[in-house]
Amino acid sequence: MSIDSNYPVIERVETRIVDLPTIRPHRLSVGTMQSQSLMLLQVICSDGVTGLGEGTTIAGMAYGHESPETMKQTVDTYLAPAIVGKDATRIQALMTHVGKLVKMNHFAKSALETALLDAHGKRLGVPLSELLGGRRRDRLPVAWTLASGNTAQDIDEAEKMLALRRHNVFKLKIGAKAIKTDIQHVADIKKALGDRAAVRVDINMAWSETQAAWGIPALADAGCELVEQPVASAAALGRLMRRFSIPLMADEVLQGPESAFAIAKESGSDVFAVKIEQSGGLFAAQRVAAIADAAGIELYGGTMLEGAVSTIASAHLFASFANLQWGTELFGPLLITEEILTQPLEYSDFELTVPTGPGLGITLNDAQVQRFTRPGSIHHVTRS
Ligand SMILES: O=C(O)C[C@H]1C=CC(=O)O1
Ligand SMILES: [Mn+2]
Repeated sequence: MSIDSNYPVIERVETRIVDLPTIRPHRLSVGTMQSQSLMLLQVICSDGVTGLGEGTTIAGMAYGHESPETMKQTVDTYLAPAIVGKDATRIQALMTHVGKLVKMNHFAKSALETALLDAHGKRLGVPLSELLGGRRRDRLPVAWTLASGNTAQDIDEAEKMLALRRHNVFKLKIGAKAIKTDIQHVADIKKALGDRAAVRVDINMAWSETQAAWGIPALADAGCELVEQPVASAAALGRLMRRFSIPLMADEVLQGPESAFAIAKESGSDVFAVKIEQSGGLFAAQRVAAIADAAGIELYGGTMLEGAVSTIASAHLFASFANLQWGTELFGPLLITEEILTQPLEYSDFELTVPTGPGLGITLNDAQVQRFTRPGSIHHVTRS
């Protein structure tokens, strides 16, 4: 795979599951998250460089096709054996290779690609953003999700975030309750926060098209500025987009570049929520963004409520985007009570600072990772 016979090879891939407590239950229309489980992956290379990756989702298998357990199984059984012994510097070629062996499983592939990129950035002494074309910004606006399930508690939480100057954009998770109850919830929160904060909603596909046709204008009247994935189908999302002027954002229907192209071409969406895991990795997410730019669709940096590793991988990518009109929601590590890095991420003045060190630019606190590692979950695949 390489013209240089001295290239570093992948010696070993290690996976584990880390179970971490959250600050409160996080309620979405698809389920309630009581804790967060990260599938952490490390690639260890023959030049002594190691890289970190993470696969994370929301509420087990309630959100998508993959869980931390299936991601780990996919890496342990298929992805890791396919890459050990190979040139660690040929990341795109490696991902093409595993793409032929393993269909879909985007989250597992994203974890692997992140680790390879982290290692290569460290090897070259450059931040991961430079491997993605170079950063255009060093700080990213970060929205916070209000999802306690209680209006008064959500207002209280938003006030605290405003006072701390940590977030002034709030995404409300709705769709689990009756539409009228949800609209009232949004209206009450917007009324309490006024012009001090922006309010958006994510329905996580819970509404039918007729419910959405009623709910979307009511949300606009309540002062909501952006409506994420109100319905399941891309075609219905496109029809609703053409009917109402309030911007609609695609999330779950975006499963990588092919779906992004189909949506851009056939149905449409005002905004794409780009997620590295859902896209199938950082390069795939970059292609999703390029399709959006070409189609005049605006961009938002989404999250799967990931821990620090995948959050910072996303941050490096979003820092390189030509357009990021709606900011990001890279707050996942703040939903977790435990710090797993030696140096916490820097959130201040409503923004996250993108690290400047080589690779991801973060270091795991090994003792903390060990403390929360699920017993029996560590697995190694080593070059024979
Ligand atoms: O966008 C989603 O559906 C997933 C996620 C992002 C923020 C949050 O609270 O949940
Ligand atoms: Mn969403």
